[in-house]
Amino acid sequence: MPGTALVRRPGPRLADGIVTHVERRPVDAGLARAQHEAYVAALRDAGWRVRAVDPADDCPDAVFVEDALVVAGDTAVLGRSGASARRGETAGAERAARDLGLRVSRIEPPGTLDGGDVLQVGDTVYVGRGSRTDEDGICQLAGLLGGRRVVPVATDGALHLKSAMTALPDGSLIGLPGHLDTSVLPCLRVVPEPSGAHVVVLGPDHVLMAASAPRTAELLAADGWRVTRVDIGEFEALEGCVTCLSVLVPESASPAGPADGPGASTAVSDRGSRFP
Ligand SMILES: CN(C)C(=N)NCCC[C@H](N)C(=O)O
Repeated sequence: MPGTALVRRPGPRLADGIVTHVERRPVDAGLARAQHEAYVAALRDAGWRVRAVDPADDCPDAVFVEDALVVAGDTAVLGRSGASARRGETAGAERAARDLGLRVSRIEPPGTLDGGDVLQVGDTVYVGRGSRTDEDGICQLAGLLGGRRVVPVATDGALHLKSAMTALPDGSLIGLPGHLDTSVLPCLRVVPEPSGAHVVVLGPDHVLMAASAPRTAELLAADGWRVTRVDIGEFEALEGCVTCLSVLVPESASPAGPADGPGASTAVSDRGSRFP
């Protein structure tokens, strides 16, 4: 069992979610629910125990639960979004973190931070500085995660850092450099399509990607990674991606995590993995 995946079901106001860099298009609520269930099934199939975070039905974007909290080791840091409409999402996230026995801290005003701007790679924590996360939020996070190397990365024209880059299980970065200050990054493998920038690390050699990135999936599979693909088109219409829909809490991080749950599939890789 790799650990617990926190997810939040799409709420009744999903279609009113914020769009910033794409044109609004109608969202099919039924299809979104079905896509979310398939996403959750992919997490379960990879061995993750799935826990639902309490709904925040007044907040259309609450399904993008990654933005409400960052989990690092046994600490959960509740975000404070640069989008004020999203600030009601943290109460349920706090309850879920406490249920897992995590130590809870929070970003205090006037700082802002969305979890989508936080990419943890081994001991390094890359934090996007942009419309949702500011310098104060980054400094507060650095203080709360004392000991980790925090690297601020300026973003421009990307909603979040993880809209533009994520990391494979071996810690190598993949994404699209156009919206990032790449001068502070080690090499970034450029992907052939925008949603190819997004992977969720499900296991030591296993990643989850959107169905909208077939060419990137093919390249990664050719390199020996196991790739599971899910269609999340209704969430992509709201500028979401695979990372936004969950917070993965490795088993070692959550002392109160129960031992039951679906059977684990823990494929072992001979790669130098930084998977926790
Ligand atoms: C890495 N990404 C993209 C995220 N973590 N979150 C996406 C949030 C989308 C939402 N409509 C919004 O604008 O807030």
